[in-house]
Amino acid sequence: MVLKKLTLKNYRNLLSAQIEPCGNVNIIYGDNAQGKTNLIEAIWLFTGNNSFRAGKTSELIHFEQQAAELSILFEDSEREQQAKIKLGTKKEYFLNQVPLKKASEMTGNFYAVIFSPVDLSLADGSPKNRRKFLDAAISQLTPQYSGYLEQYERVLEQRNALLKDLYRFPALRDTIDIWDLQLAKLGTILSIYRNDYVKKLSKLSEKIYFGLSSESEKFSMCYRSSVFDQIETVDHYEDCHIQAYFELLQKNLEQDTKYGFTSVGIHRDDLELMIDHLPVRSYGSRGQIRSSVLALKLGEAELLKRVTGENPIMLLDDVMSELDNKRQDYILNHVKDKQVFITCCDMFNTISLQEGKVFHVENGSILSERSHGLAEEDRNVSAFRQ
Ligand SMILES: Nc1ncnc2c1ncn2[C@@H]1O[C@H](COP(=O)(O)OP(=O)(O)OP(=O)(O)O)[C@@H](O)[C@H]1O
Repeated sequence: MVLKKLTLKNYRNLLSAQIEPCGNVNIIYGDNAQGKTNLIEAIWLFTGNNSFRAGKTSELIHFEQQAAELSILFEDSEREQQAKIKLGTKKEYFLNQVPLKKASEMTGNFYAVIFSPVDLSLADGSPKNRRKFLDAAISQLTPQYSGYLEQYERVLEQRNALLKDLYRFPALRDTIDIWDLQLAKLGTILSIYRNDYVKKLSKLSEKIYFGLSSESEKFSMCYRSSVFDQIETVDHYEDCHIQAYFELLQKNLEQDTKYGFTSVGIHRDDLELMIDHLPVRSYGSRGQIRSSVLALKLGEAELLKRVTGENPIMLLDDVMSELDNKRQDYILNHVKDKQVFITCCDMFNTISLQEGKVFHVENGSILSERSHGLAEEDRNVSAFRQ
């Protein structure tokens, strides 16, 4: 998959910007707070996912404007397509000029994998971040997954509301079974998808981490279910799994009623990440945390390629800091078969790249665009810094 053109109007501090990236490495460089991440974030929105940092749509529109417009021209292995996003009082998506009902309809059309500094919380933050990662990654691969997840979240909300009422109206007790059965069915399906995904991802990410650490550290991951110890594959779930899930919900009902929320289920599961058998969350150095997240993201990209046949676009925001030279080189080598966007403040980090396009961002404007190899003066600057 290749992004051929991106046009932005009133997007954050990028009032009017257009780039025509190359099919391999695109470097977006500039000082802090100039608009580099904003550019990456704009591309990411075309995957149908929410921004990795904005809470509200209004945050994405330039402070002094009422609406923003983003358009792309991209090419997959079959054809060239256009997509547009209009941001205003609502968010509107268009694919080849046809309006889409919701953002998730973009999923499966435009594939990208993002690494941004906020993703570091994937390794050392709360389980919620890791569940969010799994949900977004599986949804890109299997669009029906997000449908099941939406249903699960709706049912969970209803059950939690009912738990609060149960305290005052015990006669409502019987109605909880209806919600529990639905939660058990949807939760079982989602657990199986997540288990299956983690099994496939772990093989790829473990290998990537091994290479990233110059074969000196062993990375591993494991899906920790709050309900099941182990489920084999998507094709192998049976009524007994739904029954076990249902029984656990019922077993915890008294406690759940007391606290007003559902204490077991896929919304409490976790993805455990380990280096040399020690949890990254508790023992990882900053470089190891960054490397673990990168191994997950590069693994995600590899899996997407294997399943869909399309190479996802890699969006790497401030990826090089805190990594030693060997790890930086490994990353650059690992992504060179894909279209990549790398933001950095300093050209030094990307010096081992032999070809690509370089965009200089300053104060919300793209100042220059150069192609075919880093210019001689950039190499000299780097040599001087060394
Ligand atoms: N809605 C908005 N309207 C106008 N400017 C905005 C808006 N949202 C963010 N900005 C501005 O965009 C700038 C940040 O841009 P961005 O996060 O892309 O920086 P960056 O170049 O990636 O910097 P760094 O290297 O520090 O990560 C900030 O100055 C911020 O005030």
